[in-house]
Amino acid sequence: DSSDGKGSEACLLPRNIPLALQWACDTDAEHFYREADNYDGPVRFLTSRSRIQPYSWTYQPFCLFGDSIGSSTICVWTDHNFGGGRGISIVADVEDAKTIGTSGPFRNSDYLKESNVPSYTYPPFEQRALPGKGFGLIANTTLHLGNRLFAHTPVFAVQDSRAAELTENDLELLYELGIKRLPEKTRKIYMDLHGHFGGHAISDRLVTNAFDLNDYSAVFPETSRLNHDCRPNAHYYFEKSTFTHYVHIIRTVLPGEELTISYISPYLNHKQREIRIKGQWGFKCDCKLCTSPPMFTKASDERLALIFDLEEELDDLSLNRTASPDIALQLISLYEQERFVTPAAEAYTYAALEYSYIGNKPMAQKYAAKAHELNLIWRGPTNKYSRGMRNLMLEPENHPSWLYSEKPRGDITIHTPNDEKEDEKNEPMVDAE
Ligand SMILES: C[S@@+](CC[C@H](N)C(=O)[O-])C[C@H]1O[C@@H](n2cnc3c(N)ncnc32)[C@H](O)[C@@H]1O
Repeated sequence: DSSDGKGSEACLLPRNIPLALQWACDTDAEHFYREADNYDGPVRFLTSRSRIQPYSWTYQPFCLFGDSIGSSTICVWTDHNFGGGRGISIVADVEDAKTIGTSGPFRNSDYLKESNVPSYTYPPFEQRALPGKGFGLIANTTLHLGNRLFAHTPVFAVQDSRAAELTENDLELLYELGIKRLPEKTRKIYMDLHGHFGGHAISDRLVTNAFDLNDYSAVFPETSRLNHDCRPNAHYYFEKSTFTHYVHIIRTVLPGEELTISYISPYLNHKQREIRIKGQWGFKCDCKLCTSPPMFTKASDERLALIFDLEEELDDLSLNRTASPDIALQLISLYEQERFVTPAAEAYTYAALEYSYIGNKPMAQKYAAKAHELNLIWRGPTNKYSRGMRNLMLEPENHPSWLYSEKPRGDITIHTPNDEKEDEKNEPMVDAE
């Protein structure tokens, strides 16, 4: 156990230790720190190997300390082997780095078999400059519901709650080292990304391109090239076990069409969408839904309000509930009118549950199958709600919702899609193992 003294001590670490524990000599970080001469905060290096094991980080972490080592310490963690060798830098506290660094995708490269694929010889899209939007991806062939566009790991991630405790100067110092330590090719991929707001180049790319992953802002450079549409033709989900964004086509796309994802919740009305897009992303949404004549945006807003009311009615599992399968069928129709393709998994889930509550097996199975099919590209196959609908489809009688209307209330728990939205807000980015 060496002291937690100056960075030069890191160069004394034995170089013949197993690769997984070998850190590059940290002179770059030390040099970097000295260069940042306007920085006068408490900076030290974590040189104690025993504190870091068994992480597989490529470099010794560079940390800014609070009063004591532990909760108020935030560091840059870089792994060059991650993601099929393209690497990742993470700005996070020691506790989270331990959870992440010892999770499957960081420990075992088999976890990443499916990540960073497909690497196309002839991609089904081209990157083109689009007036007023920077670049975007344009389909060059016909694509269909369920086609996988790509699956990639992030190259940079920042723990938001910790970042919020730092000054801008401190954060920029950590960001600069994080990007500097990435493999050269990956650094270039990051720096080539679009910056919308100007100012510090790395921070600008982060705010312009990061996806929200439960207390992390993470940059997935491929997904980031997709521009926004409120009713998009592609959708991504994040899979914790592989640390990967999976992006699928959600409706037929013809050659020449721009590939898009939605940056916001599909349930927001016209005004809410305008505020959210402008406030968070800095541009005015010009998608077909937002620019249609007022009578159409008004009709859409009314449908969205009705969807909200019907879901509330369907969520009510009390003895005097008023919901029925008919209400769920009305919900499906509203989702269709709103061009909610994959979110329709929610409406099908409600219908499957309603039929299951009254013991109608064929109809429960029919809608559970529809929900399951869409869930595979909406939430991903391992999501617990996707698995729930699969179970209802295969064995309705064993699902907690089966014949619920004949059971005394309060003795079982049924998860409806709205529980899921709450759950997701509280889920950590990786499961502790
Ligand atoms: C994640 S990036 C998308 C890819 C980016 N256009 C590029 O060149 O790499 C987000 C930025 O793209 C632009 N953008 C995305 N969707 C847009 C849209 N619907 N209308 C105008 N600009 C858009 C905005 O500048 C936004 O800050």
